Amino acid sequence: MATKVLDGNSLFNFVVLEGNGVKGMVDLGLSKVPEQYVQPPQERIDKQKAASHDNPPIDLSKLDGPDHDLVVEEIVRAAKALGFFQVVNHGVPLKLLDSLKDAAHTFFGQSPEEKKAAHLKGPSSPLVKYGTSFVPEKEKALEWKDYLSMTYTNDVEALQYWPNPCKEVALQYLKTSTKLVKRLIQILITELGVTPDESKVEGLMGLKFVNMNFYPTCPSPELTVGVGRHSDMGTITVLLQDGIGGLYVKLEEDLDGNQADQWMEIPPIPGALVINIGDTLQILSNGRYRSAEHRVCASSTQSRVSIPIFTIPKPTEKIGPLSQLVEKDGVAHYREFMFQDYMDNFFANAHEGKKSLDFASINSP
Ligand SMILES: O=C(O)CCC(=O)C(=O)O
Ligand SMILES: [Fe+2]
Repeated sequence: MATKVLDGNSLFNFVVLEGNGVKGMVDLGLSKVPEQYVQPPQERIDKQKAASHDNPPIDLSKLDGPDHDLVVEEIVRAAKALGFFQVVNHGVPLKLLDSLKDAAHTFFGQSPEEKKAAHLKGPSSPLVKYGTSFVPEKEKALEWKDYLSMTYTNDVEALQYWPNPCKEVALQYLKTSTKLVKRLIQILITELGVTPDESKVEGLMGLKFVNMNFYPTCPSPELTVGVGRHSDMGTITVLLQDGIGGLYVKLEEDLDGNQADQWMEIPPIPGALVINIGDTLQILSNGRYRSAEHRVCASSTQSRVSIPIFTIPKPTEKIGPLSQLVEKDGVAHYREFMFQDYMDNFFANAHEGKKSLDFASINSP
């Protein structure tokens, strides 16, 4: 039935333009993945080939004790090697993590009309976006994901314009994680041998979004992607995933610096948050830190939710490699640009691994 109602353009209209999302399509009853969602073989996720990322989560409470230096070392090592790590004792209350996952299920469980009503609310610029896939108009195959994106301006507007089922918990999540994000940025800059000045750190944390991702059950997840290969554009992403699994990160080099190209699953750890280095930190560090290429596979049995907070620079912030590092390296691997331009380019293209960085890369001979 679903395939009869939804073929060709009518599927795109129903899912994307009319705002029913992947969830609306799955709710019609779907036994087969529609062809618009079938990825080319090289983009499909082979779970059997992925390794598991068994590194224990980093205990951030130890930053305040005798093991401070060891913990800093662990953070820096992870930011250089994989660009991904998990943290516990992060300062975000554990009960809040459960409430956030519940709120995401409540939001996406609403009728399409209710979800659409959340869209584009705000005083002047839109603070809330409800959508599906990433840039559907540009994608060869669509992503098996619906999302809600909430931009933070201030508390009053968040409580006024963010959707009811999520606004309070999302705001608390944002507030309780800000200290964590700031501390990580300060550590990562300091470890580059540069004293982080307050205005620089504030500039790198100028804008924040809380997103809620919903990956409905998929009849054949091995043919689709929940999110295609990409790195996040900002400074740091804090990500809450539920217990279902399906988040994969690419390890580009092994410990000996050889090309590895191995995908690793980031296993769900109850109470932990995933930290993900964005393109901005790779650029700022002149390539010392690595933004993580990652992707998501949906599940055939359960809907998955994840709740990232993207901390990105102020749109007017000038971003480029830190001058002290360029001096030391004798070469800048990235040019300087205004972050708004990086963001516009990021959202103008479908996910394609770390291609987003080409916008800033200087290809030295
Ligand atoms: O769902 C996830 O675990 C990751 C989502 C993600 O990569 C993103 O929203 O940028
Ligand atoms: Fe991401």
